[in-house]
Amino acid sequence: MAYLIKGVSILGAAPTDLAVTDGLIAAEPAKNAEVIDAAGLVALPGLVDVHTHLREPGREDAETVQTGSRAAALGGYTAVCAMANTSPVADTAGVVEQVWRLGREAGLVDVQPIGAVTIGLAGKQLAELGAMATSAAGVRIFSDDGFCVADPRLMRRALEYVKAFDGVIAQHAEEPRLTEGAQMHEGEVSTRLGLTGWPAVAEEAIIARDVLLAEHVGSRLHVCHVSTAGSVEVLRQAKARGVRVTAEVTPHHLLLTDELAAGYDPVFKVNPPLRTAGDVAALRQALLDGVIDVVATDHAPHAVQDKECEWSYARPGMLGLETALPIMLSVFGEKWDLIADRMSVAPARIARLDGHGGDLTKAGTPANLTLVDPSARWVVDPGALASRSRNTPYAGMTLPGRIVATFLRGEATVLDGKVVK
Ligand SMILES: NC(=O)N[C@@H](CC(=O)O)C(=O)O
Ligand SMILES: [Zn+2]
Repeated sequence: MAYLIKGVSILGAAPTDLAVTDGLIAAEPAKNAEVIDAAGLVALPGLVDVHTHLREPGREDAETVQTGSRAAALGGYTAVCAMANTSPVADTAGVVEQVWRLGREAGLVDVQPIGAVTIGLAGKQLAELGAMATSAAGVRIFSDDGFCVADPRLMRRALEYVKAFDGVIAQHAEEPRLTEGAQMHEGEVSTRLGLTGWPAVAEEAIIARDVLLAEHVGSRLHVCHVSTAGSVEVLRQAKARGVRVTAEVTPHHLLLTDELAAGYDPVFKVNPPLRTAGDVAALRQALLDGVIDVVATDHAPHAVQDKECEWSYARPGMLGLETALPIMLSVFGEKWDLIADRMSVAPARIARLDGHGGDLTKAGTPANLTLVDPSARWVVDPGALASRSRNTPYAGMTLPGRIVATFLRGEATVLDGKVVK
């Protein structure tokens, strides 16, 4: 297919025509190009998520690679990195290849599997990182996400191991001895509600340790879902020293606070927990400053019985793929350069996803892009989401920005706000 996207604003610049031919941005439109009227729309490089839970294999009742891919494409994504906490765990070449193949079959976004750091996420023994890296899936991000690699010797070994092939260890930073029984952020609100707290220092202590390990080894560390002002300060200092560390923040940690736990609605239960307004302000500033490199969704679908129950029994996690860009627009407004860098360019660089996060003004760039209508407003209806799960914290909220179309290597995956196949 060839397209001529007429009157589109690339990252907020003056309207222009954008030609897409044979999977690439072209200097001239092809003769048979299908014309898309894009007046009022903004083109962004296709979004890239370095932290997505697709739940397949094992919890296909919550999400599948297919349903998660649909949610991603509708959210403007062209690539997602699938977390390893599946069942079986993605800790072998066989499982990561399975996820990779399912992604190809769905064909809506590039699904890049993340491999586990330790066998079974148990934190005892390194998984075969090299075998996963050299598999067809070409794994480059390794994470025990859901759990922290708490053992410092194992963390050091993992950092050493992946250095050889420019891999990165993505750490879910949580000192488990400090979060036993935790139900929410430790602070005034947890005290009032009588819920056991997850103190900020449980995250900050691990990040401080890990930046020192990464500095010592000279390897790449990525910090998942940073949630506290103190973590930002640790990262700021590490980056100033030149440590090879990158960090992500989720849309929900940029918007929501621990006060939401007061209604005991488990839709607001997540790891790390929603923090205070002061933390939210520090995270926003860190994203603007570049101390936090990327926005990652931590899209965490859960089946109804795991979420619509009593708070302490509910699994932590929230949906994110279909609302991430609208939440960014509501928090920061139309800062298109910021959005493109933190949601596409930088994540593609961290995950080494060549062809994503490219310059749409250049002929020859792979045509991975999304078209957004920034003036549209829509009400989040959990039942209308493409995800198989319903656990969005934004139900009933009116959000700005509608994803109108998404293109993966020049083929439309979403048109008129609907999945094409
Ligand atoms: N974020 C969450 O609360 N849950 C994630 C795991 C994780 O990202 O830590 C999940 O897999 O459900
Ligand atoms: Zn996590």
